[in-house]
Amino acid sequence: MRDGGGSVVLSARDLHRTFGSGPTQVHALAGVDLDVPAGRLTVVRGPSGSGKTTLLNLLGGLDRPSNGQVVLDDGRVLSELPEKEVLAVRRERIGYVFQSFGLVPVLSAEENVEVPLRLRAVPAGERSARVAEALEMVGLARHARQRPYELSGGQQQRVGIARALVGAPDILVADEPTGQLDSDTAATIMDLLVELTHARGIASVVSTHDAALMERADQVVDLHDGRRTDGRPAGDGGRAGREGGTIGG
Ligand SMILES: Nc1ncnc2c1ncn2[C@@H]1O[C@H](COP(=O)(O)OP(=O)(O)OP(=O)(O)O)[C@@H](O)[C@H]1O
Repeated sequence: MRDGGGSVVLSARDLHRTFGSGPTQVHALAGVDLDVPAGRLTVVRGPSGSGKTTLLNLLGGLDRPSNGQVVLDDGRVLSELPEKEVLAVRRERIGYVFQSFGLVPVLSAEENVEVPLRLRAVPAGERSARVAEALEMVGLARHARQRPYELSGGQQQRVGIARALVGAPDILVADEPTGQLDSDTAATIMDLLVELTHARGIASVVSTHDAALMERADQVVDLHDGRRTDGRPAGDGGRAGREGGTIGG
């Protein structure tokens, strides 16, 4: 069984990320500390350009910091591992959900969900069972054969979530997963993410602009100009949260 009790799975330590050099240099992150606990939904919010995507890319091993570290619960420093090891961690431990869904248009829902399992060379029989289970989990079992253009935006994002979770990752990184959805559909997708995060003990980190989605978070991180402004000291094990300072779930 997974640890659903809030132990820290991923930590950011004094993360800095600068882009460019000289007068055009941008400090996208300027010293961010963050603990991402198992079985909890951490929401990163902040205005456009505050560094949300930069932070999520670093946490998900898609980019490397200029300074500071991303540390895994097994003690390895993700941000300093050789590329091959980073790829292995990404494949085995991390699921990704994207704002624009990122589905392959010529593939059906089930074929899209199958992609990460093919990359891991999972045998065909096991693949189809796991794909069916993942589509069932997001309520799309009846739509398995449909292509993305035959699905609504909310359904496409459900396929995106099924694809992210089909490999049973223990970390989920979702950058503005509801950014292209109307507010009712966005709320349903956030509910699904919260439910799966809690039920499966996943350490989830989600960015959003949408204030209405904050109430679903177990921990809210405010970013402004690449710094945290939620007044939380580093290294408290993710216990601090939204206004009340508690973590739910
Ligand atoms: N590859 C890059 N090259 C140069 N500057 C970059 C790059 N990526 C991000 N930036 C800059 O870093 C800052 C933070 O960008 P980031 O995309 O992380 O913000 P964000 O909070 O995700 O914004 P949004 O809500 O608009 O997606 C911005 O000033 C952005 O222009």
